[in-house]
Amino acid sequence: MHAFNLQPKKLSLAERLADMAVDALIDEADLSPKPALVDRRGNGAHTDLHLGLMHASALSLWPAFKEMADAALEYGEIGLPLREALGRIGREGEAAMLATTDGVNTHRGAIWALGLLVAAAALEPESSVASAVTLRAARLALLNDRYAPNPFSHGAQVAQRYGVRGAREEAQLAFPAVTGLGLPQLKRSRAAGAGEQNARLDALLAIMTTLADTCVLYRAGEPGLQAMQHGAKAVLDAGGSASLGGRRQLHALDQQLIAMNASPGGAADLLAACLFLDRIERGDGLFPGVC
Ligand SMILES: CC(C)(COP(=O)(O)OP(=O)(O)OC[C@H]1O[C@@H](n2cnc3c(N)ncnc32)[C@H](O[C@H]2O[C@H](COP(=O)(O)OP(=O)(O)OP(=O)(O)O)[C@@H](O)[C@H]2O)[C@@H]1O)[C@@H](O)C(=O)NCCC(=O)NCCS
Ligand SMILES: Nc1ncnc2[nH]cnc12
Repeated sequence: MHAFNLQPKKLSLAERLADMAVDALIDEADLSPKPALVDRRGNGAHTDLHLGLMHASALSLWPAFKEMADAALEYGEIGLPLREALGRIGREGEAAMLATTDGVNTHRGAIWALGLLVAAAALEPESSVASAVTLRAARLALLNDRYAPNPFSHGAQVAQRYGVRGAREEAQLAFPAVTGLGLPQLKRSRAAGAGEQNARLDALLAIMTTLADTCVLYRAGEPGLQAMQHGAKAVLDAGGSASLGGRRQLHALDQQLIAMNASPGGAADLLAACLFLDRIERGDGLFPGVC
C-alpha cells in the first residue's frame, strides 16, 4: 500500500474553468514583447505594476472564477439571479485582487470579461465554440445588476468624454474584438507557421487595431488611441510579429506608447479572454463532446 495517494485529484468543471481562466491571465502577462504592457522584459508604461504582481493578482482570482462557474451550474440558466450573483462574486474578486496588490488595479477588466465567459462556459459545457460562449456571456452582461455601484470609473469618464464603447459594451456585444479580430488572427498566424508566442502577439495587435481601450484614452487621450490603433495595424501590415519588418514596427510601437504613457490594459484583458476561449474551443480535455 502507498503512503501517499498518487492518483491525480479529479477536478470539478468549476475548478477546471477557474484553472483555465488563471492560466489565460498568466499566459497574457508572460507574453513578450507586448507594447507598453507588463511582460517578461519589464513594466512597460507602468510604475506601479510588475510581472510578479500580475501573477499574484491572477492567482488571487482563482476562488472568484470557481465560484462564478459554480453559481452558473447552480442557477443553470441566464437570468437576473445569476447576473446578480456574478456581480457580487466579481466585486469580492476585485477586493481580493486589491488586497493582493496593495490597492493597484491589475485585472478589473479581466475579472469582468473572464468572469462572464467562465459562467457562460459552465452554463452549457457541451456548447463551447467561441461564438456560442460569447453570446451567452453577452446575454448575462445585458442584464442590469441592481446592486452594482455606480462609481465614476476611468472607463465611465472617458466614455462620457469621447463617446466610446468601453468594457461593458464590449461584453454586451458578445466580445467583437475577440471573436472578430483576436481569435481569427490567432488562427491565421498559427496557420501561416508563426510560433505560438508570435501568433498570440499578433492576436493582441489585431485587437489593438480597433479597440476603444478606455485605459489608453484615460492616460493618453485620442492621440494615444490613434497611436495604438495605427501602430498595431502597421505591425500586422508589415508581416506580423514573426517577421523582421513587423518586429521593427513592434519595437517602434512599444517606444511610442511608453513615451505617451499609453498602456493598452483593456486589449491585454481581451487577449486573456481570447486565450481562454481558444482553450475551451480546442477542448484541452475539458469537455467531452466539444461544440
Ligand atoms: C463593467 C466593468 C468592466 C466596469 O467598467 P468601467 O468601464 O465602468 O470601469 P473601469 O474601472 O474603467 O474598468 C474597465 C476596465 O476594462 C478594461 N478595458 C478598457 N477598455 C476596454 C474595452 N474597450 N473593452 C474591454 N475591456 C476594456 C480595462 O482594464 C485594464 O485596465 C486596467 C487598468 O485601468 P485603470 O484603472 O484605468 O488603470 P490606470 O490608468 O493604470 O490607472 P491608475 O494607475 O491611475 O490607477 C487593468 O486593470 C486592466 O484590467 C479597464 O480598466 C466592471 O468592472 C464592473 O461593473 N464590475 C463590477 C462587478 C461585476 O459586475 N462583475 C461582474 C463579474 S462577471
Ligand atoms: N500585461 C499587462 N500590463 C499592464 N496592464 C495590464 N492589464 C492586464 N494585463 C496587463
